[in-house]
Amino acid sequence: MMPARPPSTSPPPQPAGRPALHADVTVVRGETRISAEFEVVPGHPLAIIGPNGAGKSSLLAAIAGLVPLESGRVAVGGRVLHRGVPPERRRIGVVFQDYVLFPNLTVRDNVAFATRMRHSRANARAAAEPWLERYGLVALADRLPAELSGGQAQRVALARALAAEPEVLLLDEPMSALDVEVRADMRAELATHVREFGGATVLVTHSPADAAALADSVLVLESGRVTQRGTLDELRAAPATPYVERMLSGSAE
Ligand SMILES: Nc1ncnc2c1ncn2[C@@H]1O[C@H](COP(=O)(O)OP(=O)(O)OP(=O)(O)O)[C@@H](O)[C@H]1O
Repeated sequence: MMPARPPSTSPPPQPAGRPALHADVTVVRGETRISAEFEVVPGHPLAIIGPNGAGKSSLLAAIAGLVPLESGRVAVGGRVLHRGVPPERRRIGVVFQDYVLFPNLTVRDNVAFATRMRHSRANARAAAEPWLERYGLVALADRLPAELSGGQAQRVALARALAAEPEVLLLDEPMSALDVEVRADMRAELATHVREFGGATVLVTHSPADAAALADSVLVLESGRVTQRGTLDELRAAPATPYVERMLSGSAE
């Protein structure tokens, strides 16, 4: 098994020139108003933790341009992504909790769908090959998503997200659909890929173990509001709410 992410005192080498993400957003979903403001610098992933229905996925969806902002703004490298910038032009890669692969496309064509953003249709399949290799998917390239395990599907979803060469990576509970037995291995594998990506990364999770392995700092969201932010050690030293206390002790839902 690969080692967990080292502490933030030794940041990983970063591809030069990756932009930071700045989000200052308010989203309304049904009865819930969700507001948060944060910056994520390249190579220092942020975990958003909170109870069910707190608004974590809505925040990610707003950054990705999948739901409209009530107010505020999202900027990547100082470039504001105005309302008119559609999701496919934001250069933001998203891995959803259920992966959302195209069910009728093979693994190769799922990944090639992403490379088609940057290559002609004719070259997209060839451009997908290095990504299939990097994520250990060559032997699975001709399979359909229904023929994959949860871990394999997660790998395809990650390869597809990164094959589009995004500037920002958003991971929405990427481990939640996996069996407990494979989760620790996948967490370590995902940590390696996130480190190699090196850009601004936001992870939504319920799990302090995921946050410890994948992120440098944590933002806690409860009922649509930020109740605490800091490293896991800082949260442990002074949990701001009963939820933070329960979450750190492993007894939160
Ligand atoms: N499409 C939608 N239409 C209306 N309300 C929605 C929609 N999606 C989510 N909501 C509501 O917005 C609130 C926040 O939901 P969201 O899924 O963002 O929370 P979450 O923190 O990601 O929850 P979970 O951990 O359960 O995934 C909830 O009250 C939810 O019911």
